[in-house]
Amino acid sequence: MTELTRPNELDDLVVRMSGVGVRRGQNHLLADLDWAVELDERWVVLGANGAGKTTLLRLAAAELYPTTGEVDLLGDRLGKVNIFDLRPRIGFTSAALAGRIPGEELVRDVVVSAGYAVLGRWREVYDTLDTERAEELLGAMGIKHLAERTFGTLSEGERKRALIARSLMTDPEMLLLDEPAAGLDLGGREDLVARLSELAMDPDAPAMVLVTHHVEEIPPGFTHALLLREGRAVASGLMDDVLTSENLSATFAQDLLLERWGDRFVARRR
Ligand SMILES: Nc1ncnc2c1ncn2[C@@H]1O[C@H](COP(=O)(O)OP(=O)(O)OP(=O)(O)O)[C@@H](O)[C@H]1O
Repeated sequence: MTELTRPNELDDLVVRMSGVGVRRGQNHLLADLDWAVELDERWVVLGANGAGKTTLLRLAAAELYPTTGEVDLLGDRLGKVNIFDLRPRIGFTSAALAGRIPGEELVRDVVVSAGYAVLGRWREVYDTLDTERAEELLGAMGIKHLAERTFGTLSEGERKRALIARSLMTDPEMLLLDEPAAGLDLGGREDLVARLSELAMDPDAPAMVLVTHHVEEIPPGFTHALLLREGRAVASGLMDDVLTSENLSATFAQDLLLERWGDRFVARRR
């Protein structure tokens, strides 16, 4: 490829953080963080409780500003761009969002209302195309048959899948998933991991960042890992380089053995 035809690397960056810190009082939630996510990458962010994972994801979701450093999202600098223009381009699921959805909301409306950035079907009239897209996304997550049910009647695993469908509704350029498998039983976890793996391997899917505590929850197809400890990066880069027993031990402050089983990972204390 010649110099003239080589694409500008920055065009492919969906997240770029440089020298980022987030401080609350004396607490450094994140410190000295440099991180970049490209369009075709699927990242997992691993760390112990309190390591700063959710804080990192909220920065990437334009829900939080850094105390120090710079955050560029989808080519725009946080602090200089209207976050309300930015947010529809970013899909975000978290337990906090699930808690804000009224239990009586129909599942189809939970998904379709994302396009209107509202929770609560009654506030808008949706067109047929949107409804069809919502059903297609519910189908892709294996819960199309639940479209007419109310959100409050779903199991934990079904809710997680409905929320992922919702986060894809606006056709985002980046998908952020905060502990999507938390609280699921073994079958539910395996089912979700398989769905996320399918999504990760779809070349048309958005860039993805998945936060988790457990290597067992890393879906095949994820390409990169960022390991966080006490707000700082222990290691960051390609999954095969970063995900080692040594790095995992440093991340969780104990002697851990990491093993690869086919396209999955397991870890235990030595
Ligand atoms: N507003 C705040 N003021 C002070 N400390 C805070 C504030 N918000 C978060 N923290 C602390 O910052 C640290 C990082 O929090 P964060 O939620 O990002 O961690 P996490 O890695 O997502 O944790 P978990 O895995 O338990 O969800 C925690 O120790 C938390 O108590």
